[in-house]
Amino acid sequence: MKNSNDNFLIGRLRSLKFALKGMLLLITTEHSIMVQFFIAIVMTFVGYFMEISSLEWMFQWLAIGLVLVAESLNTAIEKLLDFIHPAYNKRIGFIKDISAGAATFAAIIAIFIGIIIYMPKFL
Ligand SMILES: Nc1ncnc2c1ncn2[C@@H]1O[C@H](COP(=O)(O)OP(=O)(O)OP(=O)(O)O)[C@@H](O)[C@H]1O
Repeated sequence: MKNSNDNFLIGRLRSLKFALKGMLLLITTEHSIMVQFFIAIVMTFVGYFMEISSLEWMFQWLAIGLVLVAESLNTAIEKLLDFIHPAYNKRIGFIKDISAGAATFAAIIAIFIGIIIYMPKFL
């Protein structure tokens, strides 16, 4: 018997499968994501060995998430632009620049969070 709840659940599970595939693609094929992912792993070890507090862990994970999400979306925008307009174009360049700028905002905020968490531990 067809159950609308089953359809909803199957649909959600299928979307999750594609989304996880997308995450794996980002981590295994995109250099900028590889670098950010490596930094996230290193910072997780650093947080563990420096015994940061629960609150500090929350901010660290938020910072890591912010950077990975921003960098991933920037990558998606770059790919989309390269697909729809491979040739040089000033407006494409502008959109790519501001997209990269968004990722840089995230990276700068993450650096500030890192400084606030770790600097007092070395003073
Ligand atoms: N089609 C284009 N037209 C105009 N300018 C472009 C174009 N493609 C890239 N640029 C310029 O080059 C910069 C880098 O673009 P690119 O797509 O290579 O991003 P990237 O961050 O270097 O890529 P990757 O993540 O692959 O290292 C853009 O921010 C933009 O200023």
